[in-house]
Amino acid sequence: MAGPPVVIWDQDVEGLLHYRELVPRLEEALGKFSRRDSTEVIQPVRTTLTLQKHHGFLGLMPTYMENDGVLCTKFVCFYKREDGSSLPATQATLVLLDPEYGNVKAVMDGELITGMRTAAVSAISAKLLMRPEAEVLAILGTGKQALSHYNAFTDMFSFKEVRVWSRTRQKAERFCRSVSGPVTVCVSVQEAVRGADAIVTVTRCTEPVLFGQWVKPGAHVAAVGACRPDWRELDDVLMKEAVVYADSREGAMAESGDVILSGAEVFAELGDVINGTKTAHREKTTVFKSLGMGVEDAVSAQLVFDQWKAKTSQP
Ligand SMILES: NC(=O)C1=CN([C@@H]2O[C@H](COP(=O)(O)OP(=O)(O)OC[C@H]3O[C@@H](n4cnc5c(N)ncnc54)[C@H](O)[C@@H]3O)[C@@H](O)[C@H]2O)C=CC1
Ligand SMILES: O=C([O-])C1=[NH+]CCC1
Repeated sequence: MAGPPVVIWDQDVEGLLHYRELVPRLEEALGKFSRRDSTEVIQPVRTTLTLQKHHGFLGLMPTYMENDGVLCTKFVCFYKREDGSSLPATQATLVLLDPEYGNVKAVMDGELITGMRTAAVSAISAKLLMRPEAEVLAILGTGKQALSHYNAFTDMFSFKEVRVWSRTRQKAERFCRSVSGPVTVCVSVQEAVRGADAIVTVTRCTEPVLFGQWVKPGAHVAAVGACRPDWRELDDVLMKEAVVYADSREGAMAESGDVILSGAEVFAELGDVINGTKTAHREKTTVFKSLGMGVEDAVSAQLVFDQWKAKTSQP
């Protein structure tokens, strides 16, 4: 009989996951996903249950990577409500299994993994689609994803200015105090995004917050919130004017209100650009619509597990 699974919780994950190792693994995984070769990745679109009474959702995200020997699933709950709870609005648990026998090898806290892998994929979108001379980054929202995106983007790029907007000035100020680098509070979305080269939307909005008329031509937008078919962060003008990329074409067509309701065409997946089968239109306004994929969680969980094994086997 296999031994009990190891449990790797938040503080342990923190010491084991670093963008320098995570980013190349995610780039490789996005490329594999877009090749649609079932020996590389089997990853259906997330199954989502509505928790109507609690204004939330449970997403189930299984992934199998046969050639890599990785079998993983994530359970993620995310909520629309704002009731002042101290618990995070997005909570996740990852389960890593042995594909040969089906025993559970590890159970991991998914909050930090979800934050870091989502931010790392957005940063990969910027690496591929943002103009190289980009100087100004705007972040809309000041929650968990805002923080991980601030960390990933300032780690991977050298912006001269980072601007942050939240619905209240206090939240934006609190966010700015929590980070180490220079960052400016903006009182309106318009002020935050005016002339920005890169814009990250990480809100729990259900109506558009970012409008195309405010966005500088040639800017890159990483749109991370609005993960339901009737939720929006971006308006029709932006969606129609930009070249739209997604993590998964099927995911975007099933889950993204910004894609579905605007009728915008998904030009390519990030993996297509990584594989060289689709063009990176850096010179145009680009939107990366992120929904989050199980394959991103699977490679992140495997990385955490490998690092945990290396750490615990040291004498
Ligand atoms: N694409 C992906 O892979 C992932 C997407 N998400 C999504 O990203 C979004 C942010 O997630 P977290 O940072 O975990 O949430 P959070 O609750 O920590 O932060 C949400 C932010 O949005 C703001 N906000 C809420 N309602 C708003 C509104 N109506 N207008 C403007 N701002 C509003 C809040 O003040 C807060 O700053 C959520 O929509 C979540 O579902 C989360 C995880 C992964
Ligand atoms: O990929 C993910 O973990 C999520 N996407 C939307 C909410 C959570």
